[in-house]
This record gives sequence, structure tokens and C-alpha cells, in this order.
Amino acid sequence: MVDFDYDQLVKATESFSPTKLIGKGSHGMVYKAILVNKLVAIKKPLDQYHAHQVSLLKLDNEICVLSSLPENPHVISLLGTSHQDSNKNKLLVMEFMPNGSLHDLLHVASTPPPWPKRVEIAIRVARAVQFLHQGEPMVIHRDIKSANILFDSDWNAKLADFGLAVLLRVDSPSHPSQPAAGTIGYLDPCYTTPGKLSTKNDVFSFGVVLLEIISSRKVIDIYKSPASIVDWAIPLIKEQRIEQICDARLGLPTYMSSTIRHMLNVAASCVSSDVACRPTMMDVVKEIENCFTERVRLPIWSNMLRSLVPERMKKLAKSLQQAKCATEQSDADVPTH
Ligand SMILES: Nc1ncnc2c1ncn2[C@@H]1O[C@H](COP(=O)(O)OP(=O)(O)OP(=O)(O)O)[C@@H](O)[C@H]1O
Repeated sequence: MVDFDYDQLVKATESFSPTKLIGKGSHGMVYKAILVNKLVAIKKPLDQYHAHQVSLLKLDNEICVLSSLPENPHVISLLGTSHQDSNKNKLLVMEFMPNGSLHDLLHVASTPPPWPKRVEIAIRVARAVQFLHQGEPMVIHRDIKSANILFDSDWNAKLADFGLAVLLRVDSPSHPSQPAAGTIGYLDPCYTTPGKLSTKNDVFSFGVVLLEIISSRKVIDIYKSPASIVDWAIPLIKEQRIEQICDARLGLPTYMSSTIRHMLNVAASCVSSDVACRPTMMDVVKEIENCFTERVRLPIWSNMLRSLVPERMKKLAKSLQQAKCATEQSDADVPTH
């Protein structure tokens, strides 16, 4: 991780010019810049006095968590900071993600992402969360949501925004005391006090993202009843009314129906109101990976072969059978010595 000179970063963003601004969150402004011939994103805390203190804490926390993590292909890379020792002028430099967020892909883009891409995104995000939960120190992200899943230049999804994340060290005697936090719609309703913090809070949020990926429905839609995606989807999943949950712009092709059914069952277990019944992220990764490889790739080939060349397949099978009989016959005709 590089300790950049603050003035170098100011210059690279043209003094935080609005033309370089690529995103604004509740606690930070993100700017595009070129550093050492590479496109990067630079996060700056908000300037307003009251917001500044909280923004600085979040940025500090994000730097602390990201710098404690080894590189992972599914997690945004921290490239450096400026002036680690002083709160003044603190900035975070990270890899630039040019293709926006999953939130925009699902709710803003005019072309809906195809089913295999959605499954791939779900697998990548699940792997990212599994990586956080299995590390030492362990990380609980606490803000898993579609707006925090960003796409790199090859459209690979990566988990970003570690401002709320909590580091848990095995040898640490005290339990974190931060108040419960997250984003409404994704926040685990069982996470009400600091003592209820657990990896299962992230599992719940991941389940909400999974429902969002499959339905493209907003997680809270006040114009619909029920407004919450969880309250809307769970009864439909229980009744196995899968088509009604799927993004209507894509429908439910036969080759995906088993995979999507399986993913919805995984989502339902992730958002279970009984925390103990929720799977671990390791289980989630396994479940989604298995249903994708077994139920998508293989049937695609066998279905295609069956539907495209049924007659030829029958003829081929018949001629193979005839050839086998002929061989057996000629083998029988050959005298044995
Ligand atoms: N590395 C990046 N590359 C490109 N755009 C980014 C990058 N990081 C963040 N952004 C964009 O900048 C915006 C604000 O970033 P971010 O969500 O991290 O800020 P925040 O204030 O911490 O967020 P929140 O409102 O969730 O607390 C986001 O909408 C995101 O799309």
C-alpha cells in the first residue's frame, strides 16, 4: 500500500474538480484520477463540519479494514492513502471500477443482465463475503447491498465500501461495541444491539441481494405492497411461484428454472427470521456453484443436442447399435485357437 503525497492526489483530481467526481455517498465523494499512468478512484470525506467527523471515522475504518485484508479477486483493492498519521487531508486511493454498480445494472440500465451473468455475480459476491468471514482477522461487512457491488473493466463484480465493516480478531478479548448499523432494506432485523453482531447479519443482507438479483425489484418499494422485498418474495418462494419473482423482462427460460428455484431457496434460508437456521457463506457458495454447474451447463448441452438433432441422434444410435451387432457377429465368426 502506497503512502501518497496529498498534493500529488490534489493535482491528480484537478483540486477535486466536479468534472472528476464519479460518485457521492452519504459519507464520501469519489473522484477519478490518473496516478502513475493508472486510472484510480480517490475517496474523500465530506467537508461539511458535522458530516466530516463521521465521514472521517468511516474512511479511517475503511482504510484499517482494507489494509488488513490480503488481495482477493472479489474485493476492491486498496492502493494507498494519504497522510495516515493525520486526520487532516485523509484520502483513500483504490482501484477504479468503470462499469458502475449492481444497483444501476438492475434498476437503471436499459438492457437487463442475462440469467447466467446474474448467477455469476451472485457467486462472486458470495465468494467475497465468504473470504471476509473466513479470514483472520475476520471481517463482517455490515453494508452488503447492490450499490456496494461494483464492476471492473471486464464486468467482474467486486465488493466495495468497507466504511461500516468490523474487524474481529480471534485473540481480541472484547466484543465490538459499535451500535448496530447498515442500510434499511438490507439490514438484518435481528441485529438490534452490538451484542447481536455476527456473520449471519451479512448472510441476511446477501439473501436480500440475491432476491434483488433475481427479481430486479427494489428492496424497499413504497409503491408496492408489501414494500419489503423479503416480505413479498418469501410467501411466493414457499408456494413455489417462481415465475412471479423472476425479472419479468427476462421471464424464466426452462434451462434456468431449476437453478433459479434453487437460488431462491438459498435466498429464503439466508433471510430466515431464525438466525440459527441461516447457512454460512461457505454453504451458500457451495449451493450456488453446484446448482449452476450441474443444472445449467450440462442441461444446456444435452437439451441442445436433444432439441436440435433428435432424428440424427436416433439414426446415429441405431447405426451404432447395428455396427455393434455386426462386430459381435464377426467376432463370433472368427475361429478361436
Ligand atoms: N472504486 C470505485 N470506482 C468507481 N466508482 C466508485 C468507486 N468507489 C465508489 N464509487 C462510487 O462512488 C459512490 C460513493 O461511494 P461509496 O458508496 O463508497 O461512498 P459512501 O459514502 O461510503 O457510501 P454510503 O452512502 O453507502 O455510505 C458510489 O455510488 C460508487 O458508485
